[in-house]
Amino acid sequence: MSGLELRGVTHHHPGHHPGHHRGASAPALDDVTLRLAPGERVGLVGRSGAGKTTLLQVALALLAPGRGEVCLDGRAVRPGSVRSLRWYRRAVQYVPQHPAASLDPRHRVERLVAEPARRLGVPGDPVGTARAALARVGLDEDLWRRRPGELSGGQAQRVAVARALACGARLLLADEPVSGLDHDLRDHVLDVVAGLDGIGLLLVCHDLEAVERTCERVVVLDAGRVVEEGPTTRLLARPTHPATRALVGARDLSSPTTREATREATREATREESTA
Ligand SMILES: Nc1ncnc2c1ncn2[C@@H]1O[C@H](COP(=O)(O)OP(=O)(O)OP(=O)(O)O)[C@@H](O)[C@H]1O
Repeated sequence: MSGLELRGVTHHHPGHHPGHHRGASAPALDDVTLRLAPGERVGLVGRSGAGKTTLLQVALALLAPGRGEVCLDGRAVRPGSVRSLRWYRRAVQYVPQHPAASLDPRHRVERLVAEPARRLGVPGDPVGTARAALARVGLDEDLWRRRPGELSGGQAQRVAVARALACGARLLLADEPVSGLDHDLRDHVLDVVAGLDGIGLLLVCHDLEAVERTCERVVVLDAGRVVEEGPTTRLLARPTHPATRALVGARDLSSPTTREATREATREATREESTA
C-alpha cells in the first residue's frame, strides 16, 4: 500500500523495565500497527511515557525495532548509512520541537533551507528549491537573508518546515512542534502545516486543541499500545478508552469555558451554602 506503515512494531529499550513484573518487562512499543495514507494528517497522543517519541524514532529509521517493520509505499526501511537512507530521508522528514536549536546560527535562512536538500542530492538548484519552499510556508522574503538568532520562534519553525519541504518530503513527523510558541503563533504555524497540499503529517502533541485544528485522525498510545483511534472530532467528543478519557478530561479542565463553568458552579455552591 502507499503511505507510511508501521507493522506489528514492538520495541524494548535496553535497560527499560518499568512494568517489571514476574520476570516480564513492558516494551516501549507493543505490537503497534499504524497506517498513514499519503497526505493524511494524524495526531499521535498519549500521556508521558506512552511511547510517542519511541514511535517517532522508529518511524524515522533512527531506531531499529525489536520486532515488526516500517514501510514507505510498501518498501521496508531500517536504520543504516546516510547513503542507504537517502530515498527515505527525501520522503519523510522530522520537524523538531525546538527548531532554533537545530539551525546552524552562523548561516542565513536561504542556505539553511538549501543545505539538507543539497546533501540528499535532491535534483535541481538547491537555492531555487529553498526559495520555493520558503515561499510555500509563507515566510516573508526579507527574512530569507537573516540568521536564526534574528528570527522569532514561529519564523524559525517555518524555516524548519521549509527545510523538510526542500528535501522533497511528502510526510512530516513532528514532535511537539508548537509547544514553545504562544497561542497565536502556534495557530499560525499549524495552519501553515495543515495548508500544505498533499503533505502528510504525524503530529505528536499534548495540546489537543492543536491536534483538533490540524489533524483529521487521532491515534492514542498508552503503555506502548494503540488503544484507540478514529476521526478527531468523534474521538475527542466521545472517547471510549480510559486513557483517551483522561487526556480529554485534562483538556476540558484547563479550557477557558470549563474554567468559567467551574467558577460558576463554585459560586452557586457557595451561595447555597450561605443561604442554607
Ligand atoms: N533511551 C531509553 N532508554 C531506556 N528507556 C527509555 C528510553 N527512551 C524511552 N524510554 C522509556 O520508554 C517508554 C516510552 O518513552 P517515550 O519517550 O517513547 O514516551 P513519550 O510518550 O514520548 O513520553 P513523553 O510525552 O514524556 O515524551 C518510557 O517508559 C520511557 O521511560
